[in-house]
Amino acid sequence: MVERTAVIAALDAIIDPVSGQGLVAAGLVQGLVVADDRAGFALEVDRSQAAAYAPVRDAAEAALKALPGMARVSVILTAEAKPAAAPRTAGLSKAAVDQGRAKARVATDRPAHVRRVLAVASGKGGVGKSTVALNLAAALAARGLSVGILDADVYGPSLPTMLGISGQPAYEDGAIVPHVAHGLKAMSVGLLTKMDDAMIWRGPMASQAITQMLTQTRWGTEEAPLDVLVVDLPPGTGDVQLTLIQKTPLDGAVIVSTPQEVALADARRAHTLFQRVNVPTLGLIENMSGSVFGQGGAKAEAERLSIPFLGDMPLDAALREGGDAGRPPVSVDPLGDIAERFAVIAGRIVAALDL
Ligand SMILES: Nc1ncnc2c1ncn2[C@@H]1O[C@H](COP(=O)(O)OP(=O)(O)OP(=O)(O)O)[C@@H](O)[C@H]1O
Repeated sequence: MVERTAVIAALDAIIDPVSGQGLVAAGLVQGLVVADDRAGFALEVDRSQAAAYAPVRDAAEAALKALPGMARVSVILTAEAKPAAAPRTAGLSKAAVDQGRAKARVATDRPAHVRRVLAVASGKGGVGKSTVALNLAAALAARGLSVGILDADVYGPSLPTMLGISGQPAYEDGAIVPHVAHGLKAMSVGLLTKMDDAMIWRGPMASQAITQMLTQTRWGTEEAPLDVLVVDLPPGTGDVQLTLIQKTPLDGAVIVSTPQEVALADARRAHTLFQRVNVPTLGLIENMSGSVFGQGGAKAEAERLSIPFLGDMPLDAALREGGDAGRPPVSVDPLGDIAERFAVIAGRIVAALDL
């Protein structure tokens, strides 16, 4: 059991190179969570200084790991835009000073230059939501669309493994430059923190990290906007998911379920959640169809809920192996059965989102 006070003291012993104060005193430590043998927080710095703070982040992580009883530490370096401090001036009028001051960013969760945002959700974990999200993104890209994928699954970010990407993304002109793999622009909370750190995010911190990845990543430009951003949501229908979908400007959602009765009950809850926030559920996808879980359950459920049934995906070793190896089957075997099934689903999504 690690004491919160010990964590704060350790962080305050690290000096912020800019203000010369301890990290806590300098106001850089946000959303600190201390739970049993784990701790995590976001180190919130000005965008232009994100790179310079990487060593500070490492020092903070090392200091917390050195505390007795600490097993896991997770520090995310964020780059919140802050209005520049008023420059020291001699004799300039306030109006003149204000002229030279950076304008505060207007807070919006809508990512710039992104035409549509599509959520992929599941009522419970382990149904293959991330696998479906990635291969669906690849199928949309195969239609000539420019596609991004945001792994918002803070509890188990799997996109880096499934796409074979690693390493913190670069910052350029105050924006996060997404990795590009298999033709997809990709961003994952797993790239901002150490992969093997347990995710201990709680509601506000999780949604803050996701909002930043959503709005501060350069998904598209004015000349070349992103057609669709696929957001792989954390599994479940709890508070974290609700906060997220309330804060994220979603144009539609698809729900992934296995054919099993319990999984379908969870899918129903996911649909209800989207209804509550007026996000259209574009349909249900049955994954691991024909497996021990049965077949056809999702189609019947979609009819009951009066939402479209988008298609089914069999239990297929290529999907699992491709995921483990960073080679999504839709990209590496574009003529195969899996790619064909995802192409049909992608076609339905394109129509529903008017892409
Ligand atoms: N149709 C399929 N056939 C074979 N394996 C699959 C299929 N769909 C998913 N898998 C495998 O099942 C495991 C869980 O899949 P995935 O990580 O996509 O699920 P998830 O619902 O996103 O999980 P979590 O909720 O934990 O994030 C992975 O090993 C994946 O490769």
